[in-house]
Amino acid sequence: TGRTRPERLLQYLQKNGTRGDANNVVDTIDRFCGTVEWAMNVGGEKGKIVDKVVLETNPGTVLELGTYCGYSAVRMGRLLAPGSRLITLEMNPAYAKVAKEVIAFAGLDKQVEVLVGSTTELIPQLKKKLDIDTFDMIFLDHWKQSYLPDTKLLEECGLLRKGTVLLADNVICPGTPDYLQYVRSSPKYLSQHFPSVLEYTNAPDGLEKSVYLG
Ligand SMILES: O=C(NCCCOCn1ccc2cnccc21)c1cc(-c2ccc(F)cc2)cc(O)c1O
Ligand SMILES: [Mg+2]
Repeated sequence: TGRTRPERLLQYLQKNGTRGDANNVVDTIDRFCGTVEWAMNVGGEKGKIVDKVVLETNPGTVLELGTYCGYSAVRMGRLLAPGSRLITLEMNPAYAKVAKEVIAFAGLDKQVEVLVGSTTELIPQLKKKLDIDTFDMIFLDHWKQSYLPDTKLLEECGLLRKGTVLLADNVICPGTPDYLQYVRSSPKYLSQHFPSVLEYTNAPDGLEKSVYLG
């Protein structure tokens, strides 16, 4: 009876999930999207690649662009060391409201903070707003045409440091051609492609991991 897909996803989680169990939250959302209703979470297949990159990077600070229902915030947050922080930006207030409830349901509301607003408005404010100088990892999952301008904005705002890992979703589907061209040709990045499939389908998609060289 939820009016929107995020609300139906949250209701399914509250009915079928285990409060305080982040692994169960990830699996329960994947089951909803695989059996009831598709939704644009990074999903289980690409999610396994995200897990690997997070575990290898072991970031103390993570910035996510594009929260949606909070699936990837929970997926990454569940792997962070105690004391680490994940900041996630969402411009749609209705999505942000659902995400905050999903994150709290998973028991990660201490590590994960949802900020409501656009990247162009929020990225320049992050140093002031948060007690964070630079980010160890960025997960890009918002408007595909915003990946490139927002990466340049992150550089300009001094939020990246030598070794910051940028991980971008959907670089094949829907696709982010200008971003890919930039990170693969710029001397400031070392890029690696991870082919996969679009969440809950067998359509080709992939993630791009790009290390900022400063
Ligand atoms: O569009 C997608 N995501 C973006 C949402 C809006 O984000 C807007 N947004 C969120 C914070 C934020 C901050 N500032 C500005 C805009 C900001 C997206 C789309 C698909 C997809 C693939 C195939 C299809 F047939 C249909 C859809 C898959 C994905 O995995 C995605 O991530
Ligand atoms: Mg995505």
